[in-house]
Order: sequence, then C-alpha cells, then structure tokens
Amino acid sequence: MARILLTCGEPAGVGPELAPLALAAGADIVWLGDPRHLPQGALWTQVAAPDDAVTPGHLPVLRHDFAGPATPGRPDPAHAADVIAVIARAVDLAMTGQVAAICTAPISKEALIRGAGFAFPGHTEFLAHLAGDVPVAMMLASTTVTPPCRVVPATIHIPLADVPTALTEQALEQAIRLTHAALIRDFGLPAPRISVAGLNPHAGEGGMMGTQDRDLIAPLIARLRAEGLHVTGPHPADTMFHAPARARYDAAIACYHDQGLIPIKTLDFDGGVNVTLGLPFIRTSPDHGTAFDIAGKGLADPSSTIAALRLAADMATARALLLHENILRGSGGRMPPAFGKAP
Ligand SMILES: NC(=O)c1ccc[n+]([C@@H]2O[C@H](COP(=O)([O-])OP(=O)(O)OC[C@H]3O[C@@H](n4cnc5c(N)ncnc54)[C@H](O)[C@@H]3O)[C@@H](O)[C@H]2O)c1
Ligand SMILES: N[C@H](C(=O)O)[C@H](O)COP(=O)(O)O
Repeated sequence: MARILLTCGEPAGVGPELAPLALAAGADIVWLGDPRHLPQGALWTQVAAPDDAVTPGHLPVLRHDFAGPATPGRPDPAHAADVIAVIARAVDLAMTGQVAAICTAPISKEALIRGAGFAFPGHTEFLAHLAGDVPVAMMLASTTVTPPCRVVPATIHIPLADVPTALTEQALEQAIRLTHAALIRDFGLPAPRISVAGLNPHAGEGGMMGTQDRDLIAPLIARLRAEGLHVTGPHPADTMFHAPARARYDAAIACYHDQGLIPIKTLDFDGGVNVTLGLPFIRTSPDHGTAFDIAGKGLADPSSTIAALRLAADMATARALLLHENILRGSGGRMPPAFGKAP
C-alpha cells in the first residue's frame, strides 16, 4: 500500500513534533512541510515522490518551504498561505492516487483567517471545496472505547445562535446518508444503525421545549426508515452516549458541533479521530487542535495522530477489499457511492 501523507498543519502548533513520534510508533508516512519546523534532532530525509525509499528511522519529507522558521505557540501570519498551500498539495497527491490517504495535523482557523483571509471555517469545508464542492460530513470516531463512540454533527463550524436555522432537513439528511454510506464502505458495517439526537432538551418534550424535534427531525427519520435505513430518533441527547446507549447504534448524528464532540472527546480524547466523510479520497486527523500552550515543550501526546493514521490505513484496506470483491463479482472496479441515494 502507498504511504499515508501527514501534513505539517500549523507550524507553531504541535503538528511538527507529532510526525517523528508517529514514525517511531511504526506509521508508514510521508510528511509534507518545512523541515526547519521539525523538532531539533529529528531524523529526516527529503524525498521527491511520496513512496521514495529512505533510511529506516528517517522521516520521509516532501519539502514545502515556508517564509521562515516557526516559534512554538506563536502563529505567524506570514505562514498562513503556506499552511493552506500544503493542504492543497496533499489533496492533489491524494486525488492522483500518489498517497493512500491524507492525515492532516491541526491548523489554527483564526491564524489562517487573519494571515491569509482563509475563506473556510476548517479543513472539512476546504477539503470539500478542493474535491469539487462535494457534500461532506465530519465524523469524530473513538478508537479505544467499547462500544465505540462515533458522532457526526449535522451542522459544524457555525455560531450556536445560527444552529436552529442551519439545521435543515437537507443538512440532516446529508449527514445521515453520508454516515450510512461510510459505515458500509469504510468501517465494514454492512447494515449500519444510526441514532439521531434531538436539538432541544428531552428531544423537545412533545413540542413543549422546542418544535424542531417533532416537526423536522421525526418526519425525516420516518421517511428514511420507510426507505429501509436503520435510523432512530430523535433521542434526548443527554442519554445517548453512555455505554448501554452506544451499544444500540453504530454512529450518532448530532445537531451541532459540541453536542457530538463533547461526548467523544470526553470518552476518548487520546484515541479520537476526525474523519471527513464524502470525499473521493481518505482523510483523517487527530481530534485535538494546535495546542499552542504546550507546543515545542515535548508534552504533546501522539496517540490521537497515531490512531488517525491507523484508521486511515484501515479505511484504505477496507476500500481495497470492497473494490476487489466488486471486481470478482463482475461489477467492475467501482466503489459503492459515498453518498448513497441523493436527497
Ligand atoms: N483538525 C484541526 O485542524 C483542529 C481540530 C481542533 C481544533 N483546531 C484548532 O486548534 C486551535 C486550538 O483549539 P483548542 O484550544 O480548542 O483545542 P486544542 O485541542 O488545541 O487544546 C485543548 C487542550 O488540549 C490539550 N491538548 C491538545 N492536543 C494535545 C496533545 N496531543 N497532547 C496533549 N495535550 C493536548 C491542549 O494543551 C489544551 O490544553 C484552534 O485554532 C482550533 O481551531 C484545529
Ligand atoms: N471541529 C473539529 C474539532 O473540534 O475537533 C476541528 O475543528 C476540526 O475541524 P477540521 O478538521 O474541519 O479542521
């Protein structure tokens, strides 16, 4: 299998120091970034192509020169354009099949907006754009807890006050369908079970505490169930994430970012992985951010990055097996769609 490309992310964050740690843990990676940003003493070798051989123990580096060195904990606006360019180059390598998957180190959305007028609220939306404005969803998946905790918020990087307006039938349906398709093709679950959280306390308490649960979410779920999808809800969100509740589903759809991300990051901060669903290539990421408060101090825990790289490799294997089975069945080298039936 081709290597997984790990981007440098924000050079003043913990991204650069996590790459040698992931390599030491056995990950087969190629790093895209400026080697001046790697920790002192890191062993690396510049490569011209992602799969070029290097001395064992050396980090293969696809070089992308930034304006200068980085100071841990202090993002430099002069680096913003290069952080963005690295992501775009990674996508190009993934779209052309030169790497098996991409794993992105964290970026500071604020630094990119201030330094380069970045027009996207995060990787997720930028990657969707680079891939041709495809519909995507953001999944956060645990890797070390049982039953697993997988959550997909139907609205992502928007102010809380905007959630009720953004939570449309189309947004919810897109999140559900992308999740359903990804559980089948990337997680090896042929008959996925999906639970949908309500927006309001107690899933609206019959309309007494908000009407979206009753008027928007419930009818959508009824329609999808009639189509044969195993979807339930809307469930009160506060009782969806303890272990017996998680045993009843394979992924939860949340109505907004923190409703879904607080449980997963509480249950499995070290093993949590961010996966973008719907892209024509595989993208994972650690669940944490730039951690400016500890950057450069040797305190960053690489577990989530290692988990993200492992999950990316597992997803690549799952897709290769599916493709192989499809070829054997005579249905050609086609992957099942990322989206299922269009809404
Ligand atoms: N995938 C991404 O690009 C991504 C994800 C989340 C947050 N962010 C960005 O990161 C920036 C900071 O966000 P935040 O402060 O909300 O979250 P954060 O995850 O950076 O930090 C939260 C806390 O967790 C700790 N932490 C984070 N990663 C750690 C690690 N590997 N080992 C040990 N401790 C770790 C930090 O020290 C901090 O105390 C923001 O600009 C945000 O947009 C980016
Ligand atoms: N919402 C994510 C989180 O809090 O973990 C994070 O900001 C990542 O977003 P992107 O992968 O879209 O950058």
